[in-house]
Amino acid sequence: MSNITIVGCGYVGLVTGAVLSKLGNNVIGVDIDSERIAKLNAGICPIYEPGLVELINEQSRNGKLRFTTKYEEAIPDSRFVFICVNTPPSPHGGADMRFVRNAAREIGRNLSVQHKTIVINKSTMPPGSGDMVEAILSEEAQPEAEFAVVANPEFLREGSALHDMLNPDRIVLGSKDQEAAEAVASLYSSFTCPILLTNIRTAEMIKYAANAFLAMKISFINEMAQICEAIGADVRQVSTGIGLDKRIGTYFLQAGIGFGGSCFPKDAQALEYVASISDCYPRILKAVLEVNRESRRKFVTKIDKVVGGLYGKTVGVWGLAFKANTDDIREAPALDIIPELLSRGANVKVYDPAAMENARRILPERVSFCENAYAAAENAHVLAIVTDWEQFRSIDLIKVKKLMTTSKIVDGRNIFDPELVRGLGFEYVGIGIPCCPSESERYLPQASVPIWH
Ligand SMILES: NC(=O)c1ccc[n+]([C@@H]2O[C@H](COP(=O)([O-])OP(=O)(O)OC[C@H]3O[C@@H](n4cnc5c(N)ncnc54)[C@H](O)[C@@H]3O)[C@@H](O)[C@H]2O)c1
Ligand SMILES: O=c1ccn([C@@H]2O[C@H](COP(=O)(O)OP(=O)(O)O[C@H]3O[C@H](CO)[C@@H](O)[C@H](O)[C@H]3O)[C@@H](O)[C@H]2O)c(=O)[nH]1
Repeated sequence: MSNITIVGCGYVGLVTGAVLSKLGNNVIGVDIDSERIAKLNAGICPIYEPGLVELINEQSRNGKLRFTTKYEEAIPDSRFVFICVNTPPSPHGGADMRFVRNAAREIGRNLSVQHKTIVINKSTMPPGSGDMVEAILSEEAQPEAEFAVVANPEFLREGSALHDMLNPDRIVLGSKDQEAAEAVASLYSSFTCPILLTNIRTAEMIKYAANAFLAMKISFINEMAQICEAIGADVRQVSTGIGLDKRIGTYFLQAGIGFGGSCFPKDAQALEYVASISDCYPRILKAVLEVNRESRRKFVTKIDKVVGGLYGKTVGVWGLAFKANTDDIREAPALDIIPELLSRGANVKVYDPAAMENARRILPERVSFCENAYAAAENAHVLAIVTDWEQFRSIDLIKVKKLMTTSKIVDGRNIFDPELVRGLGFEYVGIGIPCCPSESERYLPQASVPIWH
């Protein structure tokens, strides 16, 4: 018997299930993807996340964590049911709620009449979705079934998901049923962070506002990077300089080629959609997304400039995943950058420590997949760094230089020390970094309007 059901055994579902079972609960995961469930039952984790497969297997061996495709095996016995299904973007930019609706229907049909069930929306759902889930449950459940809906958005990051879930900054619980919200809070009683109790729509909005704010920080610093490049300043020091102000904070100020992943782009778009259908004009959100799109375009233009025209040139691309420590390529900058390089006539060789298999399914066949970072650099006219994997930082650059046709690096993540790399004889271009150490002196006197007064 399990006291918790997790509906949707993807990223969030598996991390939630594994952590809640580690905290002493009996957990069962349900997913409509039978292949995924078969893998999990065979001890294979369908996603790449440091530490997750070990935790899942440990909890499965202890009999605390099981997986099934059958709702009827899981829901009736569970006091808590977490909805963790995907909410991808729909063609109009809003969230596609089909998976949530289907899950709610199945949960409703299987609700126990013996005890109250608390249905927890952990997926990221637009404000108002809690009411929708409640309405579906009412439609589908037997009249005697008692239930409550609680919004409990998740703030974990891929690549550090277990750490984030075990050490949250806060827990947000939104419900009109205070007792139900407190029961969910008791699941997290071992955490020391603040727990915020709100109404459902506020909880749902907190998740979107948090992602929008973080995305805004990234677009902001990328805009500052453009200005830094134009005037010969160094955005890395600008980030440090502003981040030391506690009101600003040091996080999410790394300039680069913009944000990707399964959350920021889709959630910012979904919030923009919610705003637009609610008679609001989301100026900042629109700008955040536009700057992000532009960061990718500008990166390709930079590579083009560095090699003096991409046609017929070979570009070695390091990194496909949307960030380090994941195999996830959803909305990854690489998926825009590589097709654009190809369309400008370049040959593209790629390497990523974890995301090759996922990318192979999506990228054009013309892309050459290499077995390591050195192979991707071989005979390349330029190396484009797209993901900030740790292993790229510690690579033997002297060996890389010997393998390349011309020693040029365009670093979309500012992973290298420009002076060090230039000292090795590379032409090195980063994001928001002066082109050579004396650049600022060269620029300032030439400014048409004096910058000092
Ligand atoms: N990935 C993250 O880092 C992250 C972090 C916080 C919040 N979120 C949000 O959490 C939600 C889930 O994201 P994810 O990345 O885990 O998605 P995912 O695509 O990795 O997993 C979703 C899972 O749900 C399953 N599913 C779909 N419909 C189902 C149904 N009717 N019944 C049972 N299973 C069903 C799918 O087969 C899949 O295994 C999204 O709303 C996302 O925005 C994601
Ligand atoms: O200073 C920074 C920080 C991040 N990024 C990029 O931003 C994207 C997102 O990074 P990150 O936030 O670390 O990854 P996610 O796993 O997408 O996590 C975000 O999205 C999740 C899903 O909603 C939320 O739960 C998390 O709190 C939120 O950080 C990646 O492409 C990063 O390369 C930058 O360019 N500069």
